[in-house]
Amino acid sequence: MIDASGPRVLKGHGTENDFVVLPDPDGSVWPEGRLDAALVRRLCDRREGLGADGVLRVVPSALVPDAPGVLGEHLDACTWFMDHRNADGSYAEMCGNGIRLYLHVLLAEGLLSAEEARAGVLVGTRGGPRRVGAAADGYWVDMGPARPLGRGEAQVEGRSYPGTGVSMGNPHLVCLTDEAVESFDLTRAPAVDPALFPEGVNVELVNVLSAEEGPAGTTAHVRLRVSERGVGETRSCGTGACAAAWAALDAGGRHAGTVTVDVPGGRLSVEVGEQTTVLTGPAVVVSAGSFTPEWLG
Ligand SMILES: N[C@H](CCC[C@H](N)C(=O)O)C(=O)O
Repeated sequence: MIDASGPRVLKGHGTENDFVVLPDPDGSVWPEGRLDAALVRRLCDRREGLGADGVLRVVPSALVPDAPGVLGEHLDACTWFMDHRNADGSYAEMCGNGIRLYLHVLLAEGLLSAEEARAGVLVGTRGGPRRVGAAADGYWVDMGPARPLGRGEAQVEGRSYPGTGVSMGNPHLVCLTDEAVESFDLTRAPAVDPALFPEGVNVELVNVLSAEEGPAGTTAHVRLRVSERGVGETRSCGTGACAAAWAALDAGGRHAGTVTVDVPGGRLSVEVGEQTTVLTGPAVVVSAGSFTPEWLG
């Protein structure tokens, strides 16, 4: 039998935005410095490693050196911290698909009760605290308010597409276009003026399929593809779905509504309100096991 005596590891996704999940409930498994950028890149490599768009370490906020700075007065209320890394090893402030998977793993690993999940729990992120809970068909995340960042543009295949900068804790450039999003070649990341986004940016190309007033208020339906900062094209982006939903409503002079967001990896729902934005969608664990010392070293 293979020696798989290494640390526990899970693989999962939210609408096919996939992550390696590393439980570290007492901070002893991945001490500071062990999960460096090189190891994150190896883990996320779809040939050499497990393959993923990113890594989520499950660790108490009290054991994360930068948690006090990003959580402030909420530090004690955030028992757990989502230590998220992009596939290139960089840090991101927030991850909407990832935090649903994170809650799913807390539940599955017995680190959270079903009652707590139903009520919703505050999870620490580098974009601040986020409340996450179990929904009837997946998980909901209070993503906080979308914050406009001004106008910009993305160069895709040598052509310029105007967009709206939107922050969901992490930066997005949302380009609404009538060109079918399936027609774009996103093999290379769209070029964006670094002066506008000095920390880099996630770029969404979005078709607005419908936006209308109804008895229950505004509803809209959009389809998007996304090229993520620190990753490249992914099958889905939760923060990107929220940014796209906000921008699609804003384009029609609206600032609240229920938006269905179709991504290549599935479907998300975004409730845009005046005060905040709520993302709802699935999460699944594909596999759970342990590292082999021969791979991990
Ligand atoms: N996939 C994530 C976004 C990761 C964002 C990261 N690529 C960055 O902002 O650098 C999501 O579901 O929100």
